[in-house]
Amino acid sequence: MITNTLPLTDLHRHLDGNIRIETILELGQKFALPLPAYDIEGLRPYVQVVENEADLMAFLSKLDWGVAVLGDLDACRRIAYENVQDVMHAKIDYAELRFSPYYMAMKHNLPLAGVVEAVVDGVHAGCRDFSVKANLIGIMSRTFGKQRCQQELAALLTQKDKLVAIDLAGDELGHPGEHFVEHFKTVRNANLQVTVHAGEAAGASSIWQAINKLGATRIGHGVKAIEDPTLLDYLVKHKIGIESCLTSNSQTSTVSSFAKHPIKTFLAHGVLACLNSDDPAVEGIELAHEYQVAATKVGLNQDQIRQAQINGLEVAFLSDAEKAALRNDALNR
Ligand SMILES: O=c1[nH]cnc2c1ncn2[C@@H]1O[C@H](CO)[C@@H](O)[C@H]1O
Ligand SMILES: [Zn+2]
Repeated sequence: MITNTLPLTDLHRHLDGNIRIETILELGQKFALPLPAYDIEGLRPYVQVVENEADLMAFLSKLDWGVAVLGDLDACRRIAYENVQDVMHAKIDYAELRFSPYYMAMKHNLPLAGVVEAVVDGVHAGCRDFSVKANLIGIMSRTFGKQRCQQELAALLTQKDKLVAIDLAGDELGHPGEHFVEHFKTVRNANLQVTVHAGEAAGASSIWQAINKLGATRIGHGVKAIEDPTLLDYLVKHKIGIESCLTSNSQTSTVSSFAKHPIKTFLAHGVLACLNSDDPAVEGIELAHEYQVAATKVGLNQDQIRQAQINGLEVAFLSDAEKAALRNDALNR
């Protein structure tokens, strides 16, 4: 399924959507916080999707306990560090880890710039200790509105040299991309790349908006691009990558079944779609599982799966030299 002689990438992976259940328990105890349960199996249904959710927002509520236990900056550093260890265990050659500092900070009023620094620190230490290659993407959580996102962006930009891109995530229907045009002007002026969660809860117009008004060169999910053949042509022509997350799309009821997932059409059309995890701990999956699902449930053939793996490196926020080095390493292992 996964081609061992090609680099394996995970470009769409929320580190604050991948907090280990054991860590939630430990941090909850450390900060003497009330939790809905005090053992792993009791806690699981509160922090992990056990059955598909009705919609995106119901799914996203499962991430809330993980960030609720981030009682100080050390806790933020710890979960960032553990995320890199998880990348190593998942045998991912290159990961782009994304996080929303306001989402991590909000429960305990942590300083936003401090959270960004702690995450940068934890990921850096993890990459060193576990020999992992990773970059960071900063998220503005649209769910909390324009103003909060301005604060969040300002905090992220204090470490802009440690980030490769900025993303917009959260409630796509309640907070459309039009509210964030100014934010992304700032992002582009800071010379950061742009990827946007679009066409997940909202339609194809949200993807057009992300490209034309926000400057996105990659799209998170982009499921609804399937509704617009002109958009598919545009994605191909401009080499705009689609970060597909199969299990996530099923769990948020964005697709009604795996068999109906549009990635098959995207790949047939020549769109640079790739396979990614999204929120591994919340979904109860790892990246290898997504390759399995692609084969057995979505019905991609081995050539299509291989193409998706190639696309992951192609659209990664890396230089040509970095991509070549990863290709070389994979070929020679
Ligand atoms: O699949 C998703 N779609 C949209 N937003 C998401 C998804 N997964 C996580 N987040 C959002 O990303 C931020 C944490 O990194 C939070 O705003 C969370 O709601
Ligand atoms: Zn996501």
